Amino acid sequence: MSAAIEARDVVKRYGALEAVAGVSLEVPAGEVFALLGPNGAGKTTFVEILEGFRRRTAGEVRVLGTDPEAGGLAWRVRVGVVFQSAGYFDALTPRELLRHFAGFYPDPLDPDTAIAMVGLEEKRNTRIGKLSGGQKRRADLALGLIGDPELLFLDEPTTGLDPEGRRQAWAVIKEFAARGRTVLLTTHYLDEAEELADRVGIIVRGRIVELGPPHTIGGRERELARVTIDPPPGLPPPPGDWEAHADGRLELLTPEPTAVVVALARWAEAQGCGEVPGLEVRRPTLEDIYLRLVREHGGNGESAG
Ligand SMILES: Nc1ncnc2c1ncn2[C@@H]1O[C@H](COP(=O)(O)OP(=O)(O)OP(=O)(O)O)[C@@H](O)[C@H]1O
Repeated sequence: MSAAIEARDVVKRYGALEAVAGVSLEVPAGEVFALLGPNGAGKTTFVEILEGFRRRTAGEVRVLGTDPEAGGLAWRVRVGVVFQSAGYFDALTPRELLRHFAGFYPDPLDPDTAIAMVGLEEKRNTRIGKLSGGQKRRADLALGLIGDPELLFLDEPTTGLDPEGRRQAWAVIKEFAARGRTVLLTTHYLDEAEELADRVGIIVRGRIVELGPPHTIGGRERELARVTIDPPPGLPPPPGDWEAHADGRLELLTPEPTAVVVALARWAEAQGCGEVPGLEVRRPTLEDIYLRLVREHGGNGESAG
């Protein structure tokens, strides 16, 4: 089957500002893809081009095999969208809203099922205008799912949700993906990208500067691991090239943390100290890699002007 999303050399200019500066991307059906990038990098613009809500200046796009600019109703019902901030239909209740929208789709979810999926049962008969920000966000997610789409676009789906709400939204997205559906999401939460995405793309100044699975992106898996310990009281430092920090902790950078930990365990046993106090092994996080890449590409803000 062809890719769910195919974009080639997509450009979007707003006057002199090139918000999307030649993005090519292929997302196969069944993949969860996360777009990361600083504020103003062009994520929403690019996603709205894929959704058919903005016209591109140049480039080729196919979403579920159709150019979104020409996508009719038969195409639109196959695509679900959760906007960055919906803020509409305040006078309706979630149940009324979902019932209303369910009517547009050939094979929708049951509105009460969608409400339960996002954990909004208690508020299903409360006007949306009276919901909290996080509850509205849950209603937005339910609205994106109501048509049981093949492809779901999520623009910052969990912004404003409490930790429990985020976990619940993640579970809903995972469950959706587990049925072989495709997801493209934007997020500022690196843990969210790591938790959900098969691949992430980092977009800076309108360009994708790095693309790959979250655990290998930017050479992450090849970067040195950091082993830290509290020096066991009354003992000499363990063998190895440990560096002492001001707070007394010892740190070692290594490409082979397993070997370091094994040597440390042998040493501790020989010294009769048992557990090594405060032992931690830390790999660079996705956030470390992301921040480095954004810095390298000079992207602490706006797209190329
Ligand atoms: N309708 C518009 N007219 C003019 N400029 C726009 C328009 N929409 C977006 N821009 C500009 O295009 C650039 C990219 O904006 P976009 O909303 O796509 O970024 P983003 O990556 O989604 O940012 P954020 O993380 O803050 O949501 C920004 O510089 C923004 O000011």
